[in-house]
Amino acid sequence: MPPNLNAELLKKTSVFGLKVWELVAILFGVFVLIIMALSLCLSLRKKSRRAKNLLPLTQIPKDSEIKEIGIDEASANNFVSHEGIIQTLNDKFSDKDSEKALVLSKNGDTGSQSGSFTNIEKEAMKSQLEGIHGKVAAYQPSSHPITAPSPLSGLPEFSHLGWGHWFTLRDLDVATGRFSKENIIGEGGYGVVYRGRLVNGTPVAVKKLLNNLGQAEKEFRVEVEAIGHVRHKNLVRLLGYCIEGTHRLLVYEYVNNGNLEQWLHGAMCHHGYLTWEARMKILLGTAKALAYLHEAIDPKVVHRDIKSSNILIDDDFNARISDFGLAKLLGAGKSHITTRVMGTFGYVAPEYANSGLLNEKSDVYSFGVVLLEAITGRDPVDYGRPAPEVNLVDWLKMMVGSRRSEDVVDPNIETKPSTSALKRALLTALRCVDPDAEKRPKMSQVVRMLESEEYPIPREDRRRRRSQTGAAETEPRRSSSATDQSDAPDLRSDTRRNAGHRERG
Ligand SMILES: Nc1ncnc2c1ncn2[C@@H]1O[C@H](COP(=O)(O)OP(=O)(O)OP(=O)(O)O)[C@@H](O)[C@H]1O
Repeated sequence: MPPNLNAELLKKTSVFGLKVWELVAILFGVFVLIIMALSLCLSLRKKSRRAKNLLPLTQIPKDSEIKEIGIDEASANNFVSHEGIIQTLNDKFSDKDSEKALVLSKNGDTGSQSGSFTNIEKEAMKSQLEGIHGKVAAYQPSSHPITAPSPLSGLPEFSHLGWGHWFTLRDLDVATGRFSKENIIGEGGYGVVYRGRLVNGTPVAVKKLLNNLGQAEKEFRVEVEAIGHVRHKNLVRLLGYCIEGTHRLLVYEYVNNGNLEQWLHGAMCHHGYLTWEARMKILLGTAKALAYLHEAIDPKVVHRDIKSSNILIDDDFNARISDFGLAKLLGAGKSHITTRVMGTFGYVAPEYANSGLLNEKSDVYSFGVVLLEAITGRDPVDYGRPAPEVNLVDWLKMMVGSRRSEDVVDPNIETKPSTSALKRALLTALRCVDPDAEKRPKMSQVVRMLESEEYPIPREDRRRRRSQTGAAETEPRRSSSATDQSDAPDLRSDTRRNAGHRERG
């Protein structure tokens, strides 16, 4: 270094008395810092733009109605009379059958099993309840990509969401014959559903959401988030979606045998009436799917619109729950959310209708109403009937309370259910429509109640009685009612064998 430069660098400046070389070093340091900060900003901006391009759903506004609240804010209505009615049902059947009434525990449990799932049970349930394509994916978009399922093979583009297919409007235009009127299956509050066929031959139902002031966006987002990743044989599978301009469409597998509402009260009645066994098979499938949504995945999914028209039926009379447009996700540790009351008149749980308090017990209530609908063949609310019969739940309670339970069975069912099968279904339904949400059973308990072959006498108890008093004492009692001989075991085998068999109307 030349000596004069050295001398220049050692000179003092007027800036805080710093020497020239010190000032130069500081300025250089500041310059380097500014460059680093700028490049960091640029790379962050690029990343966020890329993310937006990949996940169009992020552009959809979040649902702002949801507000978390603690469990203690839930109002607890205690209707003693409801317990009384259940007791009457127990008493009545035990009088008649001279059988020990099954006493359900407070939370609806039928036996020694605990009310909620242990982790091991959850795991077992996950594998048991896995749907036809086998893989359960909890709601974790990127970490659980689902391998290409058969209905989507042969189609050009997979969605960036880690599941399903991202269709273009043109794909769906072709699939539905330009959304022709002949292909309209039905119209709901939020859109029109068309029958269609994809280029690979897969039959589909395409729901074209109405563009009604953002509700379509919400519906769309919720359906995609709520059921895009879940698989269960009793849930309608969402195969993909289409986002183009203002258009929002959902593509489902096509379920070809109408819905429960049509079979009970509407268009499918001309095919005949569902047998008791078919009804119970459909309700059991529905209960299993709800147990899965409520108890096997996280966040749990509250459907919010369980009703007979949302229970589709396939060729083998399996239930397939559809229409998740109103569903809400409930993360672990959240007991309730408050939200605007949505749902369908006659099916909405009282606490939810009154205060907007929502958790999975609201679905349990709606399920109870559907179960009553299937038992009685009546609409949940029917203004065509005399005043005391307009509301199905109230009428049912009145009938059970006055010991006329057998008279509630749908007259269109030719082969009446056995006394114990009827009691099992009625007790389960009454537990589900308990006005106190806390007392309603979990859906896994409902599954056990409906499935129980030991009802109303647990096997253990029967064995004990036999060994104490001899078989002769119990056998005549079991055969005291002709129908009792074909009790619960037959319910299951009949279900498998005859669920599809319909009685002539
Ligand atoms: N995946 C599907 N396969 C076959 N039919 C379907 C499918 N999804 C819906 N449908 C039928 O399309 C019709 C409209 O269904 P959608 O769920 O839109 O309305 P809804 O349940 O009748 O009324 P809302 O949504 O207003 O409560 C119903 O008859 C339903 O059974």
